[in-house]
Parts: sequence; structure tokens; C-alpha cells
Amino acid sequence: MKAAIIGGGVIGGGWAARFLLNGWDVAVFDPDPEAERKIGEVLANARHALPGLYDRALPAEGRLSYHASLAEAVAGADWIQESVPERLDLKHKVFAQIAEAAPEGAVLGSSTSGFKPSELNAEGAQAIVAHPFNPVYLLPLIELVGDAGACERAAGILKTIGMFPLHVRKEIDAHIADRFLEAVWREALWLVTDGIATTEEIDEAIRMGFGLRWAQMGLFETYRIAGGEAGMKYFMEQFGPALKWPWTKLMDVPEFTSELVDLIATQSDAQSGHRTIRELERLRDDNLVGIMRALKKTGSGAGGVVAGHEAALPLADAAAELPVTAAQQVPATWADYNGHMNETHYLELGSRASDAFMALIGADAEYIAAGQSYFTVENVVKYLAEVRVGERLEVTTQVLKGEGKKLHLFHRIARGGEPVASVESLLLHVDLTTRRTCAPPPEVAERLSEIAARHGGMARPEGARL
Ligand SMILES: NC(=O)C1=CN([C@@H]2O[C@H](COP(=O)(O)OP(=O)(O)OC[C@H]3O[C@@H](n4cnc5c(N)ncnc54)[C@H](O)[C@@H]3O)[C@@H](O)[C@H]2O)C=CC1
Ligand SMILES: C[N+](C)(C)CC(=O)CC(=O)[O-]
Repeated sequence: MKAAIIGGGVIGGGWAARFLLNGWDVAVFDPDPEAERKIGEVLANARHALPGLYDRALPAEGRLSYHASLAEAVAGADWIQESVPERLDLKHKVFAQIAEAAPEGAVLGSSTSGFKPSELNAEGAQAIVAHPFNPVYLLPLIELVGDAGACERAAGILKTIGMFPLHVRKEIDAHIADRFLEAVWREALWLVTDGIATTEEIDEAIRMGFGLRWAQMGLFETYRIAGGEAGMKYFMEQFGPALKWPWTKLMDVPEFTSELVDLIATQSDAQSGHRTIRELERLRDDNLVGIMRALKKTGSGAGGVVAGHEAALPLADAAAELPVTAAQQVPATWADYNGHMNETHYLELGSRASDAFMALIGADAEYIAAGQSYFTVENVVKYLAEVRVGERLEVTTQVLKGEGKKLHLFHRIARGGEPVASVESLLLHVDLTTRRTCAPPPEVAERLSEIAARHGGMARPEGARL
């Protein structure tokens, strides 16, 4: 699949990274002579952050190319994403050029934060709004606005690259999320204008409290809990009248004077000027990955989207002679002070491989919930080569013994076929009620002995110790 990125600034660069790291070819058109450098830096950030979300390898990266003309970039594209500056006249001009060169059937998306499809298409274009959030390579939300059929098709594609399409049923200025953000922005402008708070104090008020809540439950579910056992209706009965003044009176718009702009810029410099934009982006991304990984565990919000996307990423070649039981692109968070993958993560990969092998023989999540499982009683990890951030690892598993309650596995961790480590694991089948070992039921025992018999004909791996 191929995406054409028209305008490769903050948002176009993020789109390029999202598509590329999900295996799409990406063609960029941007007249800025610095575009290649800027996109390169965004891509470095994305490569650093995105693999950290997943416990499986993303597809191999697609091919990235830069083009001297828009027509060349859009040739053969399945998705064309416009991300030029937020000026309607410019967007009209660009969509007229896209219309002349776009292949039949390509999705035409605009990143516009505020324009409605009827405004974008006023001169005959057939675009939909596909409004992303910065950083596009990490945040799943895409607001889709426009023709229902086109939005549905776009939504299907976006899901395959790990995004969460939200269909905005009625077009309005700034869609749903930006309308909301603009209201928050308006109040922040007031607070600074009136000398109530500095930019730093406003940020503290968000990140130390309600910002944390919003990432996982949004506004309404959070307030439902605030109503206590009496729930949402009670919450509104209690706080509706009490808060009427702020939510009805705070509607005036402060004047956006050059003095206000200077005041905010000065406060922002004092708050964050000691860090470069790239440093701030890395900090933001590392925090987002940590938050989203925590959300993944409970399936909440964006974490649920990552979990769903991860489940759809195939474990390569399950039918191979030795099953592939784990695949992972080494995330930045796995590196230690020696500049390579830390020892603990070799065992983590071995543990995930054991889980995958258990699922293969029927001892999956449902089986465990029904009361039986395997416990690991011994592991031997052998470190054979250094592994660096970004490298792709694949784990294959050989059964050395699968008999009665005993399961003896040998996981080979390889990089492009070269062995970098092994994790040898001894597991015992356990009844989770009595917490005692027991033989697995026939259906699991049979699947295990079938694989064990196949693997029994293979040479015992060099380095097997148990
Ligand atoms: N920055 C943000 O946080 C977000 C921005 N957006 C939307 O994304 C769009 C782009 O915004 P940013 O990336 O922030 O702007 P930007 O200024 O960082 O990037 C715009 C890019 O478009 C290029 N460009 C200008 N004219 C062009 C043309 N005729 N053909 C191709 N490229 C051209 C520029 O050289 C520049 O690299 C806007 O519609 C904006 O509303 C959407 C979500 C968030
Ligand atoms: C400020 N903004 C209107 C460009 C913001 C967006 O459109 C979305 C975002 O990433 O916050």
C-alpha cells in the first residue's frame, strides 16, 4: 500500500511515520528544502517510541521517497493526506492539483483542524477530513468528517495502522476534539490575561490532576464516578447549579493582542525554553508510551486500541518447522546504561514465548481462567550477542520434553537468523485451585505430545542445560 503525504511539517511528518512504520510505502511532496531533514527527525522519534507500545513486531518498514512534484508523489497512492498550513485558499489550490493527478479510488484526507468538508470541497474537491492528533505516530484518534461511505472506507484502513477513527456525524467548525480544546485554550488565555496564572501554573493544574483522569476515562465517565454511588444524575443535581456561573458566564473571548502573545511566549520560554523541541518531543513520547502501556493492561481508552492492533499483528510463520512464538522490535525502553538490550528483556521474550507456546497447545487465556495453567520452575538464559534498540528479534521454540505434567522448552532468540540468546524453560502443569501440579487434560496433552514427537526427531540444541 502507498500513502502520499502532501505537506510534511509537524503533522505531515507524523502521518509519514505512522504509515511507514506500519509497512506502507510513503511518498512525500513538500516544497520546503528542509522537509527531508525535518521528517527524518520526526521519523527518528517515531522509531524510538512506537515499537515500545507493542509486544509484537510491527510490519517491516515501507519505502520512503521524496518528490519534486505533487503529481509524482500521488501516483499510485491508495491514500493521499493533505497537511499544508491551515489556510483555506491554499487547501483549495492543493486539492485542485490532487484532483488532476490522484489515482481513481484513492482516499483523499485533509488534516485540517478546523475547516468543514463543505468548505474544503467548495471548489469541487472530494476530500474528507481526517483530523489527527500530535504525535500522529502514537496517538490513535482520527476524526473523520464528510461523506459517510468515504469515511467508512477510510476508517477500515486506519484501523489496520493502529488508529481509532471517530466518525463526526455532523460537520462543525473544529470538529469535536478541537472545539473542546479551543474552549480550554480560551480559558487559559483569560487566566493569563487576567494575571491569575502563568503558563506553568496552568500546566501544573492540568497534569497534576484532571489530565491524568482524562487519558483513561474522559469527561463523562470521570464525572459519573464523582457522583459517588448516587451516580451521574446526582452529580448533575449537585454540581449543575453550583457551577452554572463558570459554565455560563465564561463565554467572552479575551482580546488576542500582541501584548498577550508576548506575555505567553515569555512565560513559556521561562517554563520550557531550556529544552529543545526534539527533547520535549522525546519526553512527551516516552511518557505517552508509558501511559499507553499501562492503559493497554486494562484495555482502557487508547490502550485498548493498541491491544487490538497488536492482536492483529501476525506472529511470523506459525506453520514453520519450529513455531515462531514471539517477535519484537527492540524498544528504546529496553536499552540500559551499556547501550544495549538489558538482560531482563531476554527473559521477558522467553516468558512471552512460553505463553505463546501454551496457547498453541490449548492452554490459552480461557483455559487458564477455567482453572489450570503451567508454572515455570526453572530458566536458563544464555546471552550470545549484543542487541541494539530498533533491531528485530524472532523467537522460535523447540519442545525438549512434553510428557505428563512436565514441559521443557528451548527458546532460540535470533536476529535475522543469527542466534543472539536462548532461554531454556522448565514448566509444570498446575491446578490453580489446589495450587498443586497435575497432569493436563487429554486435549492439551495430545496437542503437546504431537508437537513433542515432531521436535523429538530434531537435534538437541547446543547449549541446552536442563
Ligand atoms: N500542528 C498541530 O498540532 C496540528 C495540525 N493539524 C493540521 O495539519 C495541517 C498542517 O499543520 P502543521 O503540520 O502544524 O503545519 P506545518 O507548518 O508544520 O507544516 C506544513 C507544511 O506544508 C508545507 N507546504 C506549504 N505549502 C505547500 C504546498 N503547496 N504543497 C505541499 N506542501 C506545502 C510546508 O512547507 C510545511 O512543511 C493544518 O491543516 C493543521 O490545522 C492537525 C492536527 C494537529
Ligand atoms: C492546535 N491545533 C488546533 C492545531 C491542535 C489540533 O488540531 C489537534 C492536536 O493535536 O491537539
